[in-house]
Amino acid sequence: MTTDQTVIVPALGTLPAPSLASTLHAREVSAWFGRAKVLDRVSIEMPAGQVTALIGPSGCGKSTFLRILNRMHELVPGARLAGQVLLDGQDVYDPERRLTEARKSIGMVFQKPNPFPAMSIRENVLAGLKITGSRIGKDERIHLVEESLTRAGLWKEVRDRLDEPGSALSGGQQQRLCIARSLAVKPKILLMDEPCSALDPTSTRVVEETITQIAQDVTIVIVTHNMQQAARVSQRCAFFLASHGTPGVVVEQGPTDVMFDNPADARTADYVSGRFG
Ligand SMILES: Nc1ncnc2c1ncn2[C@@H]1O[C@H](COP(=O)(O)OP(=O)(O)OP(=O)(O)O)[C@@H](O)[C@H]1O
Repeated sequence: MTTDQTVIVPALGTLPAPSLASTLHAREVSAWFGRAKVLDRVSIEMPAGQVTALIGPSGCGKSTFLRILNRMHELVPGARLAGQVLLDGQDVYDPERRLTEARKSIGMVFQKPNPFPAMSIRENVLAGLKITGSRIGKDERIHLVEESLTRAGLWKEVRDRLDEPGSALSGGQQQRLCIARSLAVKPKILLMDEPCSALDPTSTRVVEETITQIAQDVTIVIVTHNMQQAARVSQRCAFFLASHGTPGVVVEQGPTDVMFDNPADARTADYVSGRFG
């Protein structure tokens, strides 16, 4: 896990909100595992076409919050939640909406690259279509593979080896393959849970460039322990904290440059400058 918390790079300017991207809004979200409450009334607006970084010390509920956004939390036995998650104003947890609909609209990239090892690069990119039940023709598939790999910044490196197994790629390439796999189902939102923590600095930079590129038409929410990374890739930040066995809360949120250069709360200042956490 990256612990470098020296802030030297200013946040990128706010990107314009493009038409394809969507806004995600968490309202008063609380979460429990069994009887243990781990999040308390977290409200965060994640604007269209921007990168929102979730930061905070280990165990304060960032990953749990992220998994609530695409309905993965409910898969854990004994897990509960309260509050609302709105995708462009529509409740993601509306009983009328199918679970696959939420998963299709809200993709996820995990800490450790997880391509399907027995599948080729091409099959990996298309794998999400099967899971979401989407059917497309051969020409569309060819186009989608190229488009998704291009958006993930991987096309030039793999265009001549699409039939090789995904596991033959480097760690950084595998993570970009996973990003391509998520993009192939045309999500409105992409959730990323420490997507670079298993990567070397060079691969990390390439994935960060990819994040900046795709954020122009996909809204991104990223959990990161790397404060430099939060400053480099995000336009907004939310700082989570759980003190002395209490559930995680959001102490402060706002534009990344304000959170890093002029935070309102002393605890935010201490965390982003590496004085604790
Ligand atoms: N499946 C689970 N069952 C029970 N408790 C869990 C489970 N997953 C997480 N927790 C607990 O919920 C709290 C929040 O965990 P979570 O992983 O969301 O925090 P985090 O901020 O993402 O931590 P890290 O930065 O270390 O990944 C912790 O106290 C953790 O022990």
